[in-house]
Amino acid sequence: MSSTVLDLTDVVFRRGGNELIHGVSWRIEAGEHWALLGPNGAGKSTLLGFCSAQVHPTSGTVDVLGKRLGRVELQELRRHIGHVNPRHPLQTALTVHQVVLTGITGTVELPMRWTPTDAQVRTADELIDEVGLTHRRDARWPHLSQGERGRALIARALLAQPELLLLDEPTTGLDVAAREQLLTVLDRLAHTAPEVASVLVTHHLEELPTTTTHALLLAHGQVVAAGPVAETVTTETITRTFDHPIEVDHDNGRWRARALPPARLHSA
Ligand SMILES: Nc1ncnc2c1ncn2[C@@H]1O[C@H](COP(=O)(O)OP(=O)(O)OP(=O)(O)O)[C@@H](O)[C@H]1O
Repeated sequence: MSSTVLDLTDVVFRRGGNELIHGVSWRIEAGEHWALLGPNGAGKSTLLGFCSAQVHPTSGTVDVLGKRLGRVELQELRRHIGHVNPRHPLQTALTVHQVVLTGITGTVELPMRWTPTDAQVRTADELIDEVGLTHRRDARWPHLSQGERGRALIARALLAQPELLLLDEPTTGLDVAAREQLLTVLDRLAHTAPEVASVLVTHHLEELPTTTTHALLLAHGQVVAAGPVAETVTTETITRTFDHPIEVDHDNGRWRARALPPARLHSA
């Protein structure tokens, strides 16, 4: 069986008379951890919409988990994709444990007349422990910090045993300690669930987990560079992607970006 998790070929996407994605090809294999980087408006969310089987391309093909979009039932496909969205639209004050359980039903709220099995309850608790939230298991959503919510949503996504995990700016709004805790959770996942592929969307190099294996840099709906992270994320490619001089450092598995005044880069 192929281990290709995602395969985009010559994807073009038009909306409202504009071409937003101009012929993107991208392939992700099982166990790879991709960073999707680019400035505001580059098309990252649009691209993530293909990965999560939410959006069809205008032309080109998208194969998710070996299934071609347009030829499969999307609901079924989405069951194998874990989507962590920090703007989780929860309306009721569910507990952490309940929110994690909605990973099984694929809903935001708990469906009426649905009862989890004992095994599902146990697995939810194991995942809550995995993301370091056991002491907050029964805390209600409105009482959680942003960082605790992020970690709960990762546990929620993992409960459905996804083959592809999508993380849409998961560290948005986190202070530096909460960000590091969340990155530690993601780094651990690479070891506890080595076959799961992931895509993490961010604007910030500092938010890349050390276990990131690949990167795709996107600007104006086009790929600037894509491939193994160490070769792809460089001062030159990041400068081109963000259209601004940015010096990139890589140290102990972590990345740092320093924006320079336009004249400095050339004289450095
Ligand atoms: N439904 C739509 N109709 C028309 N234009 C759209 C639509 N959705 C997004 N766009 C435009 O497409 C471009 C890409 O948007 P997208 O949200 O994918 O970028 P992004 O890289 O995720 O940006 P950000 O980092 O700001 O979230 C933007 O210029 C946006 O204004």
